[in-house]
Amino acid sequence: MSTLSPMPCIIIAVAGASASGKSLIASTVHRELCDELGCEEIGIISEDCYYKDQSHLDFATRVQTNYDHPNSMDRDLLIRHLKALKAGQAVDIPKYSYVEHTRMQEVTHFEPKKVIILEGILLLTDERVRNEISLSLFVDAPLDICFIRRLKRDMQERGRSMESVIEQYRKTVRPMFLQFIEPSKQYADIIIPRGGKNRIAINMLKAQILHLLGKK
Ligand SMILES: Nc1ncnc2c1ncn2[C@@H]1O[C@H](COP(=O)(O)OP(=O)(O)O)[C@@H](O)[C@H]1O
Ligand SMILES: Nc1ccn([C@@H]2O[C@H](COP(=O)(O)O)[C@@H](O)[C@H]2O)c(=O)n1
Repeated sequence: MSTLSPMPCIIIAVAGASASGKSLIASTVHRELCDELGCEEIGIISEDCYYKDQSHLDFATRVQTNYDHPNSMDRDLLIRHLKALKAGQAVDIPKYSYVEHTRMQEVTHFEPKKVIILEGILLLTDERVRNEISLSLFVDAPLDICFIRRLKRDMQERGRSMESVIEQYRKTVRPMFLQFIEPSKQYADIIIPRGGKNRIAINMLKAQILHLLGKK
């Protein structure tokens, strides 16, 4: 039997409010480290892929779900996948539809990597997720700016009306941010002010990742 140990896998969590700039930070670091590490050695996983499957519910019921509460996530699956990747095994990540409010039939096949950037609003609220992470960040943009960005994005990319974005924001997004997400900032190793274009923070993050890999 082979006793080869899996390659080291560093998991970086990028948390923060919806539309604070988490995806932008993750994609910028990913693109810029691709050159140094090789694109097959670094990947991004979105926590949103782990929203619970709701295909058994009718559309009207799915719309009413509180997507900003920790219980909306399939945590067991996320943790299983993180552990598998660390053990050197590939995983099939569900694809999620913000239009249908449920998982799609397709999955994304994801091979183990040296660096995985995990981005999502609720990551740091869960102790089991925190235990799998090597380094955690909290993107700290003002809530009014996040709301403006979300309104534009959800209307352009997620099939939402202005009224629905405003209602959801009042009913669940803002209250859940204050109850769960903001308090989880205490668990972050680094807090990034202003959002996705903070160049100094991006450079520091890249340097820290290379340091963790023993490259610099
Ligand atoms: N610092 C910034 N300045 C201007 N626009 C930004 C900034 N950070 C993010 N955005 C834009 O705001 C929107 C939401 O950002 P995104 O990174 O997708 O947020 P999140 O992943 O936190 O939900 C995107 O259109 C993104 O390009
Ligand atoms: N069916 C869904 C699922 C999630 N959301 C919202 O997405 C936000 C998290 O994604 P970000 O890219 O903005 O971090 C979260 O605030 C949910 O409200 C949704 O609207 N519909």
